[in-house]
Amino acid sequence: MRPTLADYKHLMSGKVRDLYDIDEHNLLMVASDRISAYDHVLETPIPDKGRVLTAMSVYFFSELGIPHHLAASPDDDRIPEEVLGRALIVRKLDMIPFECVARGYLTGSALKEYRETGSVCGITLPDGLTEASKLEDSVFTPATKADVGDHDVNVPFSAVVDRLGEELAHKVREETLDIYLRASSLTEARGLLLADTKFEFGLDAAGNLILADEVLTPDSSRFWTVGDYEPGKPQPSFDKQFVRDWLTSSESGWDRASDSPPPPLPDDVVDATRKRYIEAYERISGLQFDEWLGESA
Ligand SMILES: Nc1ncnc(-c2cnn(Cc3cccc(F)c3)c2)c1Cl
Repeated sequence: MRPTLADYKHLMSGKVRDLYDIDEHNLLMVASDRISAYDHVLETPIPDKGRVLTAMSVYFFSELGIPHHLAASPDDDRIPEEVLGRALIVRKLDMIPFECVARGYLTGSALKEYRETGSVCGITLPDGLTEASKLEDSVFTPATKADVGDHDVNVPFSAVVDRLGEELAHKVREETLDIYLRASSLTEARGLLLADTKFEFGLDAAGNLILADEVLTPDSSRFWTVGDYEPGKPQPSFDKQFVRDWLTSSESGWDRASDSPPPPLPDDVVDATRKRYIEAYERISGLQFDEWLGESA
């Protein structure tokens, strides 16, 4: 008989995820079907999004072959039925207080900073780069975690050194870039460009660096389609573009510049987005999503 979520103490909520306390050494990390766009968490869920992104993290944790925080099988008896397939038991770590971002392409906050300063996180980049330019060498662009609703703040590597010390700061940067390079060559071979990704690390009781949180999901990464890649303009998001296009179309009646919440999504946009998440998982992992745990929505 599985426990229910009510048996666990709720610790915190992210925009689309929740964290519960299981016992002295373990947490339950739950991914919801919520989706965010334009800094709003939409009222319309994407069925199976939580299960697909959980399956993606599990795939990469097993594929990358580096120490990670999964503490039990995804079907462990301690996982409540209602979240089976979209929840993982992870061991409690002393989390490193930085978003460890690796970028192979210039976009988002890094592009904004580059246009203002010619650099990102104190790293001077070549002149003449533009939206979605491929970077000659991928870069580590750490950020301090923002409160819910705020954007992360990019910081120079020296801030990581000041907080973690030289040795650990260098190890975090090295691990971040190594995982990014290995993951991006894996995904590119399957037709998807990993433009950038965000990792979180923690330390275990012995002081070992452990890969934590979610890894290489469309919520922690930007995925573009290799065939459509064309620098000089914003690239379509592999998973969120249908949602973004509809929300900014006249059909939605929504004004992005206003503070009003986005309207509910039409069924066809929800279904097309669900299919994109499943496609991303199946193309990257080579596995069938209908063989993943839990009940399809
Ligand atoms: N293994 C760990 N040990 C200690 N803390 C964490 C931890 C804390 N915060 N987060 C981010 C987050 C993940 C999901 C749902 C949220 F609400 C927030 C992760 C982890 Cl993963």
